[in-house]
Formats: sequence, C-alpha cells, structure tokens
Amino acid sequence: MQVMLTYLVYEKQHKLRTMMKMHGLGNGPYWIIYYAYFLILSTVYLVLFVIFGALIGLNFFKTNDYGIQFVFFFSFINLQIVLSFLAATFFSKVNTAQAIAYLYIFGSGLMAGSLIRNFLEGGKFPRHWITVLEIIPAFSLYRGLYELSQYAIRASETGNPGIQWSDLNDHTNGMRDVMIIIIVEWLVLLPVAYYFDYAASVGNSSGLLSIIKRLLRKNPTWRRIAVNEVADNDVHVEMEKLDIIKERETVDQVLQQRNSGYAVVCDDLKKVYHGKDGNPDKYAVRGLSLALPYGECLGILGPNGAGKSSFISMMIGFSKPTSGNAFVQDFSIHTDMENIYNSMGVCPQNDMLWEMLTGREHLQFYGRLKSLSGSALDLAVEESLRSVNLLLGGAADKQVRKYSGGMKRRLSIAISLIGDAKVVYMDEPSTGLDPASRKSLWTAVKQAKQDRAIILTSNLQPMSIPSLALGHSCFPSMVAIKPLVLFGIFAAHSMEEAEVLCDRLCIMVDGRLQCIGRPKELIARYGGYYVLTMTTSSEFEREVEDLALKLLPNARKVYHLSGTQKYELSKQQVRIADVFMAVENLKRRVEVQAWGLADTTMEDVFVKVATGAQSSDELS
Ligand SMILES: Nc1ncnc2c1ncn2[C@@H]1O[C@H](COP(=O)(O)OP(=O)(O)OP(=O)(O)O)[C@@H](O)[C@H]1O
Repeated sequence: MQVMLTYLVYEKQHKLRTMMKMHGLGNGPYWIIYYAYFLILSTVYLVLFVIFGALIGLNFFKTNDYGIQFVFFFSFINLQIVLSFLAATFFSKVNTAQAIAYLYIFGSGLMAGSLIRNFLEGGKFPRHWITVLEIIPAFSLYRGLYELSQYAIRASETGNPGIQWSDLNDHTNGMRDVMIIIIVEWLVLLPVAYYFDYAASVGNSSGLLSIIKRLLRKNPTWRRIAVNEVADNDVHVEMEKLDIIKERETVDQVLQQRNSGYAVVCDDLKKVYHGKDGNPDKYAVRGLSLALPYGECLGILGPNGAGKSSFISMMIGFSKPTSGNAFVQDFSIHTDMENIYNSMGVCPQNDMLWEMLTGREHLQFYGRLKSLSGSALDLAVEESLRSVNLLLGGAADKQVRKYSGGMKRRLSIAISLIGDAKVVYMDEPSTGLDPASRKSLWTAVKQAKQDRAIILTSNLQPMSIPSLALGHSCFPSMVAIKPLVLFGIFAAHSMEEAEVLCDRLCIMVDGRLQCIGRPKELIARYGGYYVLTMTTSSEFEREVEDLALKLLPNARKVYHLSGTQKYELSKQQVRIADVFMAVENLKRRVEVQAWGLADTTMEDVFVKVATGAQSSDELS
C-alpha cells in the first residue's frame, strides 16, 4: 500500500497526471489504467508468493484450499488499491504520504497482531466486537491470516486438509465474515475514493476541507460570475490605457453572446495567494480581461513575478481563480475543465516527459488521448516529428533520457500541437534551443496557428540577477540602476520570438496588463524615438552624457551599465545627420569603443512600459 500511495502522490506532485488530463485523458480512463496496473502487479506478486510458499513446503499454503487463499488475498489487494487512491487524495507531498503510510502499516499491524490473537484466544472479549474491529483493514487481514494458520496447524497435526469451502459455514471460524467485510468495504470505498479523487483533481488543493467545500459548491451560472470575490485592497491609482479599456469592452460584448467565435475569453480574472505566517496576501493576477479569436497567437511578456505563470495555471486547470472567470471555446474554467481538456494543448515551462519512452511513443500516447488512431495517428505522429526536426538521425526512436534539453523542448512543443488542439499554451517554448532549432520551431508554430488560438508567454530577464550581483561588485555605476532596466539587454531572442510568432503582444507587470496590441502598433505608440547606444571607457562617460544632452536637452537615459549608455532621442526633435556629426566630433576627442543609432524596437517598448509600470506602482 505504501508503494502505491507513494506512486500516486508522486505523480500528482509532479503534475504528470494533470499533464495527461490536459491532453484529454478522462478521470475514468485514468482510474482504469492505474487500477489495472496496480491490480496486475499485486496479483502477480500474490500468485508467486503462494506458489513459492507451497514449493518450499509451508503448510500454511500447502494445506489450505488454494481457491479460498486466492479469494481472500485478491479481495484484500483490491481494498488496498482503493485505500491508496483515497489516501493519495489527501496528500500533496510524497514524504508525508510515505511517513503516514509507514506509521499506519506498522502501528495497525502491530496492534492487530497482538490484540486479535489475545481477544480470540482469551475468550473474554465479545465476538461481535472482534467483528467490529475487523472493519479496520489491518485487523481483517490479521484475522484471515490467523484463521488460515490455525487450519494449517491442525492439518499438520491430524493429517487432514486445511480450510475448505465447506468450512466457511462454520461460525466458530471468522473466515467468511472477514471475507464479506473486506469485499463490502471495497465495494463501498470504490465510488467514494473515485469521487474524492475527482473532486481533488478538479482543483489544485488537496486538503480535506477544500475537497469537501468543492464537493458542496453549487455549479455557478454560465456567464459572468464572481467566485469568492476578493477586494484588491492595496491602494492603486489605476489609469487604464485605452487599449486595455478597448479589450475589456470587447470582452463585455463577447460575453453577451454565445458561440462568439472567440477561442479564449478572460473576464476580470484574479488570483490571490493568501499570505502564510503573518505575510500579506499576494495579488498575482489583478483582473485580467482578454478576448482571443481563432487563428491568433497572443504573446504575454513580462518580468519575473509578473503573474504569467499564475494566469496560465488558472487557464490549464492547475489552480482555481480567486475571482472572475474565463471561457475556452465557451466552456468555463470553473466548471468545464474536462471539456476544455479535449481540445487543449500545453507546452509547459518544464518538460514533463517519461525518460524511458521514445519521442515517437510520447506522441503516439498523447495522440491516442486526443482520439487519433490507426493511419491518422501514424500520420499525425510522423508530421509532428518532422515539424520539430526529430526525425533526423533516428532521434524519434531514442529514449527521452538520451535527448538533449533542446530535443526535449521540441518534443514538448510537438505534444502540445498533436491532435488538432484548438487552444494551445506555450510557456517560453524556445528556451534552451540553438538558433537553427529555434527557427524550425518557429516555422512549426507559425503553420500550427492557422486555425487555432495560441497563448505564448515569454520571460524577459534570464540574466538579470547574476548581472546585477556582478554590477554591485565590479561596476559601481550600475548600483543605482533598477534590475528591470536590464531586462532589455538580454531579451533579444525572446523578443524576436514574440515578434515573429505573435499577432498581438501584451505586457504584464505586477499582475496587470500594461498594454496590448499588434507589435507594430505598440512600437509606433511607445516608440517615436531613436535609441542612441554608446560604449566608452568609464572616464569618458560624462562626455557621452553631454553629447546626448547637447543633441536634445530632454534626452532620456534608458540605462547605464559600465561604460555603456543608452539614450532615447525624439524623432521629431533630432536629425540623424546631426547625431552622426556629433559622434564624429566626439570620436576625435575620446575613444568610442562602440556606438549605434537604432529605431525603436519591441525590446525598447518593453523596457519603457515595464519601467513605467514599476514607477507608477512605487508612486501609488
Ligand atoms: N503558490 C504561491 N504562493 C504564494 N505566492 C506565489 C505563488 N505562486 C506565485 N506567487 C507569487 O505571485 C507572483 C506572480 O508569480 P508568477 O509565477 O505567476 O509570475 P511569472 O510572471 O510567471 O514569473 P516567472 O516567469 O518567474 O515564473 C510572484 O510575486 C510570486 O512570488
């Protein structure tokens, strides 16, 4: 039981089960697969155990009827499996589950061993109370073993056979009662365990109280609802931008009508993590409203802690929204996650793969979950493998444990797209890929988005923390710079990915959308300036600053990192020829190691919007 429990909790903890569910594995099939798996393993073990016992001449096995032994052990195995499923519902940590299971098995075995024997042989303890005790599985197991051993001892003394089917009518032995108790308990607990397991898998929390609450909760109405409405009580002066207001209006309109043609609609979605040990609540997502039509790829950009993962987690059923609602193909994420899973694909931030299976086997498995079979499945698997370059060199038929990080990433993308998933979430899809693989992956995603909606997230500060630490120790000039300012420097491939793949982009900071629109629109809106970048040795930094201010007195310094400075110069107020001339003059006096003048890029927009949002948060 301990092994089964540990396995079930491990799988839950590592979200493999949710991953399978997200790709269409229903609760029923999940149960049948795992029940059958544990039953087959345990039955093989049981049969070998009895055969081995009989072969080495143990009377316990040799003298008692094999049919009775089988029914007794087999029904007890079934009860153990159901108990493991039931117990796994209430644990979220493998170690806790292991420790409690160990204590239970050890404690109850010890108690049952000493008590049942004393009660039965002492003759003073009322018989019906012994039957009541046998409701506890360890007691029923011990009682059965006790009766079998008594028959075996008598058989070896008298030369008669051990327990036979006719002996079950003899009320002086408790064998029949024990078998009935075990079978009835199994039949009663089977639906209970299934129901609790289902309730736990619908939400992210597996505490007993939250499961009971979830079971008691009435279904909310179809459209706009506020579940556990939470007041965002940190004071925030919110000046919503026009694009955000327009998106909210679109959401309002879409919510008025059914069959809107929108693949994803989020309505004021909020996620609050309740503070523990005296810490304040954390508002991870603060009222997100979005409407995403089919055929569109939406990129969500943001620094660490912006709330991207919390948002995706709610959308894919890992966690429940604190308030608000979202509809995927008109199904609510509160009540219809099972339906949503039928046509959803997910490429998680961390690859969730089985090390022992090949890439092809993964795709065959997930393809089958998406109801593909026969030649359609073979074709889909072949196309998926080709689209992510996993056919080369027999990679498709190698076990995943032999894959490089990039190959695993490509396989995760292929899994998310197989079976015509209509809504696909990709969390930093090309992380860890070399440029060639990245390009081929982009081609695959571009082809895939024709008739589906894709939400792609990108984290834009992979190196900010080590760089900041470096800056503090080696580059005093950097100390005053906010970490956010650094994001833009290292975000090149994420930005390129967002621009290449996404029809629209939104930037999220501190749980709020800061802007949303087509990449060119955003650049036009937040751009309108040239970016002058110049690197000199640190003694000439002042000259560079003077040059920028001479060109434009209100030039904005975007960052300053150890000799490299970056300024924004308004296109209306500065002529390119003047910039070139000023730089040539400067080069005569100081050594300019590198310089450049560029039009606004998406990267600049991100830095501008993100820093702006951070400053306004600090002000409020
Ligand atoms: N389970 C949790 N309990 C408490 N706070 C959490 C929890 N998960 C996330 N947070 C907090 O919520 C905020 C948003 O986190 P989230 O992981 O959604 O951001 P993110 O944009 O995905 O960042 P990253 O790219 O680093 O994953 C962060 O401040 C984070 O610390």
